[in-house]
Amino acid sequence: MGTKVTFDFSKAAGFIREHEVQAFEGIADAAKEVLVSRSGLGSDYLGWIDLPVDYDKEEFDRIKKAAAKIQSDSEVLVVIGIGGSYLGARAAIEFLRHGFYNNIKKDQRKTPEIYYAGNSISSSYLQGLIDVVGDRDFSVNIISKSGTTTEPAIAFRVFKEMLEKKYGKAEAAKRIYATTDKAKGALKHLADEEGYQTFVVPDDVGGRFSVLTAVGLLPIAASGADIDELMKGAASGRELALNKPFAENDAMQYAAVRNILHRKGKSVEILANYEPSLHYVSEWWKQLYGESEGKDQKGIYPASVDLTTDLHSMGQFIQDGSRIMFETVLNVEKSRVELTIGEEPVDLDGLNYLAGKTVDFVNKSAMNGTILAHTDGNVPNLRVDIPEQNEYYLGQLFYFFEFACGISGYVSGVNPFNQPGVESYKKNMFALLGKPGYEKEREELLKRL
Ligand SMILES: O=P(O)(O)OC[C@H]1O[C@H](O)[C@H](O)[C@@H](O)[C@@H]1O
Repeated sequence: MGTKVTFDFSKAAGFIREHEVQAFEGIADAAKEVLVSRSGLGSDYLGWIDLPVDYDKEEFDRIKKAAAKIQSDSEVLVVIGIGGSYLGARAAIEFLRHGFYNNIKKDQRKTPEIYYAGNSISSSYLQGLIDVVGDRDFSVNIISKSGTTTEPAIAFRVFKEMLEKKYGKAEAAKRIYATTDKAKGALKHLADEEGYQTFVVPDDVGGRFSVLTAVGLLPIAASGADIDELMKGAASGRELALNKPFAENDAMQYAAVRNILHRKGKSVEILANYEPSLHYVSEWWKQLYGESEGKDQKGIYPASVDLTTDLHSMGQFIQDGSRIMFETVLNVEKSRVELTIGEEPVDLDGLNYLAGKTVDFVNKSAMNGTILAHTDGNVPNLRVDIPEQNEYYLGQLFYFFEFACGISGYVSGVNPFNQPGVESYKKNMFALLGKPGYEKEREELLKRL
């Protein structure tokens, strides 16, 4: 087992020659220089670079206190947010906590059930969650950097009303935690007006880079995970990313290799995991890379699969369909649990040859076999090795991907820190909803529907 998150592209040797990576050193170093000297596009949003060592300690303490209060007075925590105000917390909680976190008995878990809202506009989802909360004690963490995003704003109206009906306005206000801009936006104004405890999304940290701010930290702490260790891990990831030379710099090597493959015509990157608890790490990663690189008609399309599950569905395409992709496998080296396969007196299912072996041995064999099969099917396979599923390595992993993303975005000549493309659907939605100020657009759109 390794002692850090490590990038390994040795199995892609048939697709990338050693000198190609060496040749990329200058390009990657130049991109790093632009990033760390804060001289490139989007440099107002680089607060995440130093976040693991330079964060608001007083607020960090308040986060822990708020988490403890939620744990003591709530059976359920509803976390409301979308995109960067949602995926990091969920990725961390699922990665770190019990696989059936919400279903295990409260006396074993000692922390609230956690559900997510405001990540769609589905009325059945909202009603379903209202039913699940039922008449139990609950709290709400509303998270929105802008404070104006439609999905979380609607969900918040619903759960705010539910809280106020149950507890009265004053007590409800003590159960609402608002994570938003320090000064502006509708949510900040509402929070000040109603007296909610607030936490800050720093101006210079964009949503998809915000998991190590209160955005991620409050729900993660409420789940019982250790946020000190998470920050320590991220700080170690930062050290490695900032100080290791290119040849030993995992994040820079990953950025380089994916760009080399892109330039050879691989326009899709599939992030694959072999642990269901990593599903939301992939969702977080897709937003990180998709919003950062997919612009100006450029970028690698970030996709993901959960394996071995999807080997029985998407596996066909990866092995044998259009050769447009490479694959990056998230490999958890040491499984959290060892389960041994038993021996049957009569070997009807033919599995006795595995008796005494662990389920994880079978999983790793599936992984190693698949890496080679996909490689033989002309899908370059890269690997990110994660020693164990704990807070420290997750912090490192977050930083690894964030740093590589900044480098990679600059290498491909885009501003990795804006997302102008997401406004188009919003404009149309507001026009169709009849939002004041959108009258002309509304007329035009109605003609087209
Ligand atoms: O935190 P918020 O301002 O509510 O934004 C939530 C998300 O929605 C936006 O539309 C952006 O595309 C995302 O980058 C952002 O993370």
